[in-house]
Amino acid sequence: MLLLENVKKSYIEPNGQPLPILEIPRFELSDAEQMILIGRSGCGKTTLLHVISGISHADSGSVQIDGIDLRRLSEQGRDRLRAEKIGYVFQTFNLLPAFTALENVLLGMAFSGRGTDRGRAIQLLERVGLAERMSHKPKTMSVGEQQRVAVARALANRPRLLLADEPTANVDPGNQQSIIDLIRQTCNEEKIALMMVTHSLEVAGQFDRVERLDEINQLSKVTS
Ligand SMILES: Nc1ncnc2c1ncn2[C@@H]1O[C@H](COP(=O)(O)OP(=O)(O)OP(=O)(O)O)[C@@H](O)[C@H]1O
Repeated sequence: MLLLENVKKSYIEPNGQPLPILEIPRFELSDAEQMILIGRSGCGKTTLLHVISGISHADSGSVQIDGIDLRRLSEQGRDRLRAEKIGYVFQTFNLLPAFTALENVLLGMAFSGRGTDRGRAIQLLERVGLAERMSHKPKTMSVGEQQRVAVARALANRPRLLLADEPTANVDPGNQQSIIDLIRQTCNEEKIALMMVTHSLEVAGQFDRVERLDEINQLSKVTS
């Protein structure tokens, strides 16, 4: 469902020099496959998730989702593909501050163009332990609670691929496990492929496929 071939990505440093981050010859994720991506801080994990989701562009190479090459799509087409096929739990949550937890999840559904399902939104928020917090706005919620809203929102659209950037970084161990269980169970039931970044060995240890970005990324092999 996901195929990367010869993907390269650099940033431009303030002095104008390119800062190469990714050089990935080939990477595949099958339908409904669940995997963990690990790697040292700053090695490019978030950058890779951004490139896969089309939030930022690879400098060269191809990223294919369900056989669709992101390069062949317009900006609008990429937005539509992301809305229809990808759920994304951002490291920084990206919740809309003017809206309640429930509205944030419903708005995520509305953007997909498939209509909203209030029952599912409520059920997901209940399952991340926020039954009592649905009408709270982000600024009145703890960081961990906001993170859980972000997880519910990312799953709401029944995506084909869930990209989760450290979705349990700010929650206590009890909530950590319930979020992992919710993500995995929903992905299993709805045949959603999962790529999750974590620094937690406890979380990584629960998955059959754990990839080190340093191993996939030619650049790290050369420079390390
Ligand atoms: N917009 C940007 N412009 C320039 N450099 C950037 C930009 N975004 C990220 N970087 C740099 O690219 C490198 C990779 O960043 P990235 O956020 O992908 O790492 P990461 O592996 O997700 O790190 P962490 O585990 O700390 O979240 C870092 O050195 C970072 O400083």
